[in-house]
Amino acid sequence: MFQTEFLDIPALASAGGEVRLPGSKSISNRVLLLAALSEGTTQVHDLLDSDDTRVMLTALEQIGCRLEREGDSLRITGIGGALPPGTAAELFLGNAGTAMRPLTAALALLGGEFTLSGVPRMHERPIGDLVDGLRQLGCSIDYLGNDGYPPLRIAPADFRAAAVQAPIQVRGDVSSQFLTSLLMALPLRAAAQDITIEVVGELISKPYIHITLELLARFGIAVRNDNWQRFQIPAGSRYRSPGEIHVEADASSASYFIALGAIAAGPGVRILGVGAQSIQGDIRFVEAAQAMGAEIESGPNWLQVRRGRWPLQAIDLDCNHIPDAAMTLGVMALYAEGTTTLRNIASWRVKETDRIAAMACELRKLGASVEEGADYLRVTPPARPADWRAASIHTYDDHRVAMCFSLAAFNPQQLPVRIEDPKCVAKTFPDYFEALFSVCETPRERIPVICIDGPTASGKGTIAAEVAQRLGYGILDSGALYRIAGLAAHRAGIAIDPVHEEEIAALVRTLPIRFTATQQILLGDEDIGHAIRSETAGMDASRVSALPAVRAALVSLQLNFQRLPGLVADGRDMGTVIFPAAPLKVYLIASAECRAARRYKQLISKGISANITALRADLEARDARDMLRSVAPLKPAPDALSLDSSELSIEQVVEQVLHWWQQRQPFKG
Ligand SMILES: Nc1ncnc2c1ncn2[C@@H]1O[C@H](COP(=O)(O)OP(=O)(O)O)[C@@H](O)[C@H]1O
Ligand SMILES: Nc1ccn([C@H]2C[C@H](O)[C@@H](COP(=O)(O)OP(=O)(O)O)O2)c(=O)n1
Repeated sequence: MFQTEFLDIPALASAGGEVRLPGSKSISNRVLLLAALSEGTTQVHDLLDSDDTRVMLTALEQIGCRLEREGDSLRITGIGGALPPGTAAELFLGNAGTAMRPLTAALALLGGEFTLSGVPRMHERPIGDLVDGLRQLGCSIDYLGNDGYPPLRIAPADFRAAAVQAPIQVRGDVSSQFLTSLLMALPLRAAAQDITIEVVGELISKPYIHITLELLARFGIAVRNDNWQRFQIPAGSRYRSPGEIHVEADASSASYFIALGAIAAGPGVRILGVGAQSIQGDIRFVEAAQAMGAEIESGPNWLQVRRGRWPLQAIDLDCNHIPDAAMTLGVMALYAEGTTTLRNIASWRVKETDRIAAMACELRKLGASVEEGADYLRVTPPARPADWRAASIHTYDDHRVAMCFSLAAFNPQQLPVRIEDPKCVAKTFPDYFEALFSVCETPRERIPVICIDGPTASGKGTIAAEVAQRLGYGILDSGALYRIAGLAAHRAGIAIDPVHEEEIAALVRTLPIRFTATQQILLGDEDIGHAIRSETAGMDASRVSALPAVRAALVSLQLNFQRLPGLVADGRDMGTVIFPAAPLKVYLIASAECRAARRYKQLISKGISANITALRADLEARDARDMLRSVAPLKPAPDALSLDSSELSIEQVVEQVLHWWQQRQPFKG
């Protein structure tokens, strides 16, 4: 997951390959609650691991469920329809509507003392209609902040006063989660009599109710659905664990990759984990994407999407059936001929953020003309490629805003897109950007590289690592490659001498070098990070690096590090030879005295003994060799910016490099 302040996505060109989607959030949290209410143990496979499922799991543990991880699956032992006596808990539910609403209903019916709270935005998301529905039954629920909104206090109910025979009424036009919550919790009161729920007003998001009914059936509760207006839970209903259950991949998450397939040139995208027979309503996004021009084939558990009509075709669509996935249509509209209208989306206003306002604001930043109404959005794309703007997309702590705007990186003007707070995707799809980059391609020259060259111990490695971390970029420690080459020659008993140049180069070409995601350096299965860090290894590296054939043998390996979303490369010739077109080249220096002192401290702190005078003599000798060699000598590239770090702290150097980097970016806020 990208934990950076922002993520700059370079202009993307094409897409191809396979993605496996994470489990559906809606199904995951419903399954967890139903398993929690059931008797016995349920083994849940393919559960989504995200912020919203994590808060649900913590809450379920707090009310007495037992959770055990078993490989990739989770075993959850439920409470069998009744809380352990005296249960009381303070539950924090983040911004998870799929936890707050159903838990409110279930806990209010179960008895026990609870407070339910969340992040500030959760306290702005309405829950009054659900509370009103539950109060008709005699439930005791108080508002701890504003009336109609969390946080809530729940106390044991007094069911004697309740008229369970009368239908329970609930509004259906604000959030379908209110009805879902009642449907999942009311079997707790249906032991002796039928319970009827009546929907007041038009029922929005019916597909989500469909998921609820399907899953209730899997847990032994057969609800009678009378034309989506009345629902009857039959007397004698009891939650029965199905024993084992698989969570489908998230159909709303599929929308980004369906859109990707429709927008990007290339062989197309295969999406695994969800298919035409999905129980999730958002699967009907497929039809909307087809109407805009996507070519889609599907099977029971997969979708294959290719670009068809291009540019896409604008549509005018009632999106009541695909409320979450429809946001993706707003970004697809940027690539359509004509004006796209998304209607019947009033529920967007009470989601993670006011999504109508958010989409309108961010689409405008990209150059689109947008009209927003109480329950609709009308998007006209930029008239000409030159009208596109490089935008910094604000994401409002809303995972879907972050994910759908990543697709703006296919703009015809080849502008990068900045996604602020990319970690907000953790709500449903923590590795979304990794998945996106794994199927996207772009010409190498569009992938940014920051080069940091300079003499030994000037701080290149330290600064490169920190800058890479702040930007979410990959890292190339090119010195490590020469260190490995020197070590390998040494181990093979080959003297590091020009007469053995070809032999060493041949050896280097066969070396199984790998850098892991956690910056481990592997030679085959051996972690050689420590072995190559000695000063002798540094000197061997300097010698071996003067051999042109060895340098040539390492070029393609280094070029392969230039991957999405970007790279920070540290070495001697990053800016002069390997990445001459890099948009930022820093030549980092420090006085010999300062560098010797830094290296001394560094070695001592690692428990390696050192002598400062000898170190200084060695590093000056190494500088001289690196600068005077005939091939790729150490020198600043003509367009490099020099930075003397002798008197600067690490943070000051990092800030300077990031400042230069920002100056080169085209983003407007
Ligand atoms: N201002 C500074 N900039 C970079 N590194 C510094 C600075 N001050 C002290 N150091 C320290 O200098 C040491 C050498 O840095 P390193 O990144 O290994 O250099 P290089 O990769 O250029 O050989 C590290 O221990 C680092 O923490
Ligand atoms: N791009 C590079 C990187 C390193 N080298 C050579 C020259 C250096 O003395 C050695 C070791 O490099 P490394 O960056 O690991 O060394 P320091 O950490 O700066 O001491 O490799 C090179 O020739 N070209």
